[in-house]
Amino acid sequence: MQTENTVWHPHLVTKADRARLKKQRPCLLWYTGLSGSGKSTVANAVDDLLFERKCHTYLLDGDNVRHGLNGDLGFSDEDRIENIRRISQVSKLFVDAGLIVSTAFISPFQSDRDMARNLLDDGEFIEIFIDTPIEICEQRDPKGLYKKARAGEIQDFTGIDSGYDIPHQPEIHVKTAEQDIRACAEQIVDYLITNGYVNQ
Ligand SMILES: Nc1ncnc2c1ncn2[C@@H]1O[C@H](COP(=O)(O)OS(=O)(=O)O)[C@@H](OP(=O)(O)O)[C@H]1O
Ligand SMILES: Nc1ncnc2c1ncn2[C@@H]1O[C@H](COP(=O)(O)OP(=O)(O)O)[C@@H](O)[C@H]1O
Repeated sequence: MQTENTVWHPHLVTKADRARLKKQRPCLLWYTGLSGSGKSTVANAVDDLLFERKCHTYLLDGDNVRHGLNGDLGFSDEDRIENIRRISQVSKLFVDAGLIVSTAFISPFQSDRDMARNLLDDGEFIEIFIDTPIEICEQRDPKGLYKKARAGEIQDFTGIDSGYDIPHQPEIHVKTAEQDIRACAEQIVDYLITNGYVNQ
């Protein structure tokens, strides 16, 4: 989508300039997984480890963004697509600002995750599959939402009566049922160090 009669204005200070100043390689850590899989928990733990390493980061989290920017959207397929479209565009701006950005949204459709990937330059989009069996998510049920969905009090609930596409080829595959929160976070930070996004 492009608005008529507007012209893109090039900036004097570029993304590369901002990255050099911050001594890091800007990127987007795109967490995806079921409700209760551990997206927010792991993303927060990674953000904390990166902050300790003096990285410049920003975390966009599902529930929080739905309180503000996307407060007008629900959970139909169309609204989820629009949710991810807006988040992708906002994330692109934050990456352009030189930050290591994390997004923690269910983002159930592969086509939308691919759309977000294609907005960014090569190597900037890191898809992180928070892979937790639905039985475990349901046992955890940190917000009591599975209980409500099973009771028919919430419609279109991901994994119950709304779909989730398993990521095809995520850069990072995290199994939260097999390792603790700290180990999950370290797995991701190790990837960022090994691949030159942050310094050793
Ligand atoms: N119907 C239904 N399905 C799934 N999730 C629901 C629903 N209703 C409310 N919630 C709460 O909203 C959070 C998911 O929002 P997202 O923006 O991440 O969803 S999506 O990416 O647009 O699919 C999700 O947060 P997380 O549990 O952190 O994933 C829930 O707390
Ligand atoms: N290894 C783990 N990684 C992430 N979360 C875990 C792990 N083990 C247990 N949990 C718990 O699972 C729940 C995940 O909730 P949350 O992070 O809100 O998930 P999501 O953001 O995907 O909905 C939290 O209560 C967290 O403490």
